[in-house]
Amino acid sequence: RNQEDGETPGVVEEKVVKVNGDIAIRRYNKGRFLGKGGFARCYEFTSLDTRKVAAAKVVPKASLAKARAKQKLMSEIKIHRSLHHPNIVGFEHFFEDNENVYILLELCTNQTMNELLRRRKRLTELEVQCYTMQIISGLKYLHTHHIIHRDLKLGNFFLSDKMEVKIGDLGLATRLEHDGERKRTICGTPNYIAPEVLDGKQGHSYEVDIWSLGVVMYTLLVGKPPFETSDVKTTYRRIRMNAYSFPDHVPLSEQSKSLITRILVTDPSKRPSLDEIIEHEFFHQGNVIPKLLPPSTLACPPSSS
Ligand SMILES: COc1cc(C(=O)NC2CCN(C)CC2)ccc1Nc1cc2c(cn1)c(C)nn2-c1cc(Cl)cc(-c2ccccc2C(N)=O)c1
Repeated sequence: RNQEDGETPGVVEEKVVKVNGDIAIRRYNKGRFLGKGGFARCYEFTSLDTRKVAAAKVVPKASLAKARAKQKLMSEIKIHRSLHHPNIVGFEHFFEDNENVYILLELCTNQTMNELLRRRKRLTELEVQCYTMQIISGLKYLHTHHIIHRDLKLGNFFLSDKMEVKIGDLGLATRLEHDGERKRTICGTPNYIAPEVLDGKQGHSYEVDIWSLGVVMYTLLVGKPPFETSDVKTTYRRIRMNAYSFPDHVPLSEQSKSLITRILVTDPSKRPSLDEIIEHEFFHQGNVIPKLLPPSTLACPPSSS
């Protein structure tokens, strides 16, 4: 039992029924443990036929006993497999065996932005401009396809080997069937959850992703989330009260504080659209915004030259 989370390594077999009725077997080597979420775990899977490596989310069927859990997983798969965008994690395919459901996704070898911030403590404004532009591009694609992500956070932004940002984990995503539809289920991650989701009265829509984007920008620039406290109840109260501030010891431009203040407003109808965010002066401070950052910035700030 030499894997970090006590799972044994091994080969996973996928039975494929071909059009002529023959059964083919695809084999994968279950490799390195990448992380976990709930009952599911994520591993590097290498296809023994094609040698292609993927990030495989392995969901134990035991955790899918309740109809609700099965519906949620099928909804995540149905939504994710329909998406094709450079800033959304690619969906390869899914299959099941007796024990698990396996979802094979695009492997992003530079981990998540959680690990990035843990290593760097805080990012420069240039880096936040670059990463936020990519996240907004992926988010525009989701919203244009009537999908709300509902769980945007650093742990769900994956960095490819080329340092592109890929939005992942569509586990809480939902598709709006008609314009004006409001969702009511309370969901999200405490630090990033929008006030209207906590309030629950008017329902919520695309604006919850705009709120989370503001929380992400603040967290990258300051080094910790704006409403974070030692317990969730207090965090929720601070979110509802809009109680956050910019610490004096972090030198932030007026443009960055102005944009975050514009986004983190309690009334969802008062938040800027994605197009209005891109037009904000934070992205037009005179410097060229690079399309991609060099991998060296995983460890240290980009050279000011
Ligand atoms: C080589 O590539 C990677 C290395 C590492 C790495 O070295 N992590 C170490 C951090 C320190 N600890 C001590 C040991 C592990 C992390 C992510 C990688 N890449 C990667 C991960 C990916 C994806 C693409 N690429 C995609 C797509 N999903 N996940 C992913 C990641 C995590 Cl942490 C959890 C979940 C996850 C598991 C269950 C339920 C839901 C989820 C969910 N968030 O979707 C999914």
